[in-house]
Amino acid sequence: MKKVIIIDYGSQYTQLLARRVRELGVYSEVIQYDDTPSNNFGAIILSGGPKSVNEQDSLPLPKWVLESNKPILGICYGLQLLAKNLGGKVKRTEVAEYGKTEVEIIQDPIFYNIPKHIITWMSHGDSVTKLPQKYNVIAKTKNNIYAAIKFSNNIYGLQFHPEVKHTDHGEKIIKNFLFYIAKLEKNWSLNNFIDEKINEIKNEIKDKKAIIALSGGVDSSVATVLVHKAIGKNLKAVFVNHGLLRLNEENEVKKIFKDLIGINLNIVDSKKRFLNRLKNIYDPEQKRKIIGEEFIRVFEDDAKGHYDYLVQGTIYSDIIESAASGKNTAKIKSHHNVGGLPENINLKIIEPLKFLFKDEVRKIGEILGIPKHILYRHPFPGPGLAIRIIGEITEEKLNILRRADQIFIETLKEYNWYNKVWQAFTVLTSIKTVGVVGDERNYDYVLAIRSVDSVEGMTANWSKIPFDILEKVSNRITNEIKGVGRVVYDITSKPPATIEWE
Ligand SMILES: Nc1ncnc2c1ncn2[C@@H]1O[C@H](COP(=O)(O)OP(=O)(O)OP(=O)(O)O)[C@@H](O)[C@H]1O
Ligand SMILES: O=c1[nH]c(=O)c2[nH+]cn([C@@H]3O[C@H](COP(=O)(O)O)[C@@H](O)[C@H]3O)c2[nH]1
Ligand SMILES: NC(=O)CC[C@H](N)C(=O)O
Ligand SMILES: [Mg+2]
Repeated sequence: MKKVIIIDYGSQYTQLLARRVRELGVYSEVIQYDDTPSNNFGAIILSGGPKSVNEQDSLPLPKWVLESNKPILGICYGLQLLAKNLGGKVKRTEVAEYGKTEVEIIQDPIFYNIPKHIITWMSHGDSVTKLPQKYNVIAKTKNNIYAAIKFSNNIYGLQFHPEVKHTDHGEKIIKNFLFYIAKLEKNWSLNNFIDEKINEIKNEIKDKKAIIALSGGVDSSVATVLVHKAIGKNLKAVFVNHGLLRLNEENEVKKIFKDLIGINLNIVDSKKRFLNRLKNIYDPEQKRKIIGEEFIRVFEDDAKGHYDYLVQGTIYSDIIESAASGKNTAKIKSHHNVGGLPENINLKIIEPLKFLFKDEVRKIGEILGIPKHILYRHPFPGPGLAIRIIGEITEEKLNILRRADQIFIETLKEYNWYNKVWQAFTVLTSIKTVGVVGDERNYDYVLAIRSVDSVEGMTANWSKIPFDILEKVSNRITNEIKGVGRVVYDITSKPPATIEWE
């Protein structure tokens, strides 16, 4: 089965590209320009990127790309890179084009069945200004900028972004490239993915043993069932209680695990070890790094030389935000299982879901027959309550937050709102404010409630929860929990905020 290799030059849209290709039935994987591609690929797509191809430290076109003789589609920076490498010139032109831009198309197989005038989404300051005669300009903008260039029968570049929904017929253009130019077969689905992954894992682990880091969350539950299908009893699940869990989490996980498969589950009590290391730590990135490292050390201790592999439920959004997706992608925060990992690790890490988004992972879970109550749990971050307590973590604050979280979630369920939102939780700020209770002055913490709607966690909007539910949550929290004097609702989307506060 031929896949598409996408080389990531740091575009905001690289992940979207990967998805669009998969949605069209062709498997795609994102790699970095200095990675070695696996052999079985049928086409290459070069993503956009923030740099100019003329900058000294801009990311280059690896030699194997043109040498492979495979069909290539360059997008924005990708187009400019192709032009530069094939004898053309790229310049910072007077006109920059951002946003909706009309493009006039000249007939070509890549534009099969596409109208002559379309609106495209542009985001560029540089443009291709000169080309050797043999290359055809197959689309132009009103500003006379080259919007599409045909370098050969199977090498194309687009200045606009076909992967974003704002480009008319964008999906059709990608489809034409995949099926008419690259002549790939539509043969990928999540079903194939499961079979392929199971084979891949079998071949890699063979008769060795693996630990799966099971949190009871969606991703690791799906990874557990998948890897169990591949290596059966050679898989052991390990759940870490780091003391940063929600109320009753350990019991919930035991229940979930029972519903999953009957393999060994080892619950490791590591509360002391995590909480000791987090004493006096205020900085969010430092918290994340400490937690990432401690997790690995716990798994290594548990493996004690009997296990060679560690399976994690890492998904694509964890990688993007940790800036591990590309050298030119900005780091937002270190997810404990990616950017927060220590340098030296004694276990080989396997991440079967790392190229997928949450909604794709849920679909795989459904195919694998995992019960809905597991698949549709709200995500819960590995670092747990540590990144929901702003500033130093103390037992007192953990207790407050646990109870507040419980009240919020319980109320959402009571009003049938739990499944209407993507993720909901509470955050304990370290700010205290003045209140009045029973005619007395009160000076207690501000607690925030946060609930968001999202598809894959990369962007999110705050949930429009009815006021009477919010009122009930606020009343219960201030009445039932000593230490909270005020409740606020977070009405910020992502971007500019992130979902978690740290
Ligand atoms: N308490 C834990 N014990 C063991 N492994 C954990 C724990 N928390 C997180 N992990 C590991 O870290 C990975 C990433 O955590 P993350 O929260 O993103 O995924 P998840 O918990 O599987 O799913 P969800 O996003 O739905 O919470 C998990 O898939 C799991 O492998
Ligand atoms: O396992 C995890 N380890 C982490 O370090 C981590 N940080 C954020 N998250 C979860 O990722 C999603 C996006 O969150 P942010 O908008 O806060 O980055 C949300 O669902 C967050 O709960 C994490 N999950
Ligand atoms: N979106 C892009 O790939 C932009 C490419 C390049 N940085 C430009 O401004 O033209
Ligand atoms: Mg989780």
